[in-house]
Amino acid sequence: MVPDQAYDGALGTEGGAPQDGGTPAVRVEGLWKRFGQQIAVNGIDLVLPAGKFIGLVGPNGAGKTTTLSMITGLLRPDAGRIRVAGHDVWADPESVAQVKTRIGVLPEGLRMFERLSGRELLAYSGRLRGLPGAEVDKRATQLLEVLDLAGSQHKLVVDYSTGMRKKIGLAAALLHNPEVLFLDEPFEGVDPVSAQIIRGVLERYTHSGATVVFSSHVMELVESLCDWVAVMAAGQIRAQGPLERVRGSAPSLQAAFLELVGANGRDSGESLDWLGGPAR
Ligand SMILES: Nc1ncnc2c1ncn2[C@@H]1O[C@H](COP(=O)(O)OP(=O)(O)OP(=O)(O)O)[C@@H](O)[C@H]1O
Repeated sequence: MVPDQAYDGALGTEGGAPQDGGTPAVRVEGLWKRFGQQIAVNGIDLVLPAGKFIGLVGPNGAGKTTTLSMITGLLRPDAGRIRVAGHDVWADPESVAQVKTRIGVLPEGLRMFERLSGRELLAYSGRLRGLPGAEVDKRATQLLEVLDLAGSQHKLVVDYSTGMRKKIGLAAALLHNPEVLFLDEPFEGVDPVSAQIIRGVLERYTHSGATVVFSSHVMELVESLCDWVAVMAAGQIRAQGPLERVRGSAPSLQAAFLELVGANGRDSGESLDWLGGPAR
């Protein structure tokens, strides 16, 4: 287990590139967000290198969605600075728009235009991104085929299953070939065959130099997919760095995670001595 900042290269030198070279995909400094009395994100620093498959993990309520929303220009921070591919996200309204052209987002809750068919949703997303119609058509056809949605392309999104919604959301996020892709729980509700296809698509995408940042609760998935991990708990970053360094000497990422978030030794149901006994 490696605590936060143990990876010396992560934050790099002042204002410069990280020690492994190049502009990071995401650089976050002193990021804060509170909702009333609840501090959701408690002054975090985060550096996510470009070209990596990155997992953002943490227990329920850790602050992952709030952090991703601020990084992707959906939620204004109370304090702090965020740069995506070197561009300051919140410097001015124009910079938010600039950053949005470089990123793809599969948001939590899959807010989409549900009265469009899958095909129409992709056409709309592509045109919104300024792609020519013929190119949008070509890419949409390929994505629908690869993601096994061709047969449902004319069905309304409102009638899609959870897994199908994830897949069409992913297709919409990928259509303009963004530099950085942010995915909130992309594999939730997705069947194993589709999960394998999504993995393939994302691996191909990162091998071409692009960056994937995704949040997940499934440690085995993060361990098998990611080469870089950030662990969040109670609004703070508990560890960040290459997967092997965050895992350290623990037998698995799951074991390292439980240690990092302080879940070891917590009552895991022993106090529920009435549960499973004779009904009363
Ligand atoms: N709009 C909001 N209004 C009030 N509180 C909020 C709001 N959004 C998030 N919070 C609070 O901020 C904290 C962090 O929430 P967040 O959704 O970022 O966590 P998370 O790590 O994504 O959790 P999960 O894994 O359960 O999705 C929680 O305590 C949550 O209740």
